[in-house]
Amino acid sequence: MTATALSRPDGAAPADPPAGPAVRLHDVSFGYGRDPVVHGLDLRVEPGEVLALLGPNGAGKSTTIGLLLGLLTPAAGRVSLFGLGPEQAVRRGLVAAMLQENQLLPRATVGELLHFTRGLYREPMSLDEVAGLADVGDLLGRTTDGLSGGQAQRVRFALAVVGRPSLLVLDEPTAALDVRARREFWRAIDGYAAHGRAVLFASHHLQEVDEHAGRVVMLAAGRIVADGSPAQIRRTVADRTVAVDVTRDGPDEAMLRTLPGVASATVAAGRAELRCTDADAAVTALAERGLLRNIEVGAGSLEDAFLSITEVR
Ligand SMILES: Nc1ncnc2c1ncn2[C@@H]1O[C@H](COP(=O)(O)OP(=O)(O)OP(=O)(O)O)[C@@H](O)[C@H]1O
Repeated sequence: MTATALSRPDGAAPADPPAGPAVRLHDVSFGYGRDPVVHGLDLRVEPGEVLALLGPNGAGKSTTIGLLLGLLTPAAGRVSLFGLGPEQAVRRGLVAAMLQENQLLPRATVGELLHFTRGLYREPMSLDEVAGLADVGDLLGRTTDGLSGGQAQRVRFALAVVGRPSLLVLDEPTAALDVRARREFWRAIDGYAAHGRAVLFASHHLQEVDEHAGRVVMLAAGRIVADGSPAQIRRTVADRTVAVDVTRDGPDEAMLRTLPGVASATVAAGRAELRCTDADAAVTALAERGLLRNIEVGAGSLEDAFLSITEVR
């Protein structure tokens, strides 16, 4: 399935999407064989939301994306996008996707591909606009075969957004990108989302999720196990970290682990890191023992929350 194939509209895309949620999954279940892979998914995404689908390998993120794009048919439940069936919504140009396996048409130039794709929409972006947004201006004369992974990803993004879809779906969009390319890519997506469009993306990069998603839906074994803003998800783990300097003859890990409120402790290069279930109690205990040297207290990270939420399933 290619971005262009998925985005193939019938030229009748309305300037404004119909009212209603961008995505509505109602009690959706699906299995590739006999065993269900996603179970009873309920999800509603409003226009303007930037939602990250998080979950360990095999949690069902790509399957969920396939279901909401109409590439897979639910065994039970209903999927609608802007109140329409997925196929209808795709045909009306309301939805476009960048999937992991998107192949670019070989031998065509980037300019030709964009020109062709623009022609499928009623109100596409101008070539200049899309080239600026996706940073592909310097690639227009290049054939797709010789592009680097990062360049090809920018082109896929350009093809996905050129028709101004109201919902953009991205499956691990930055997996092949280096740090700089990832930052540029997110600048483009943030710019796109700023116009009230919905963006739904799956990712394993917790930092980018934290920085760019307004909402995180966490999947584990095909079920939604957390749903909230990154800050809300982070707060679901009570664990906080406390770090202090320790001298060579100071406390060792075994002693630190016995302190009240401390769940685990590591000591390396003169610094002790404590993971705490009760940071206040741990700090008090350290103070009583005269161990408050260069103290740092950190909130739980999205990564901590991810591990904690998914490891108990
Ligand atoms: N085409 C397929 N045929 C059979 N089983 C599949 C197929 N695609 C996925 N699965 C299985 O469905 C489950 C969910 O897979 P899915 O790709 O949706 O997970 P994911 O969360 O996207 O994983 P990852 O982070 O590794 O991409 C896994 O157990 C996977 O092995």
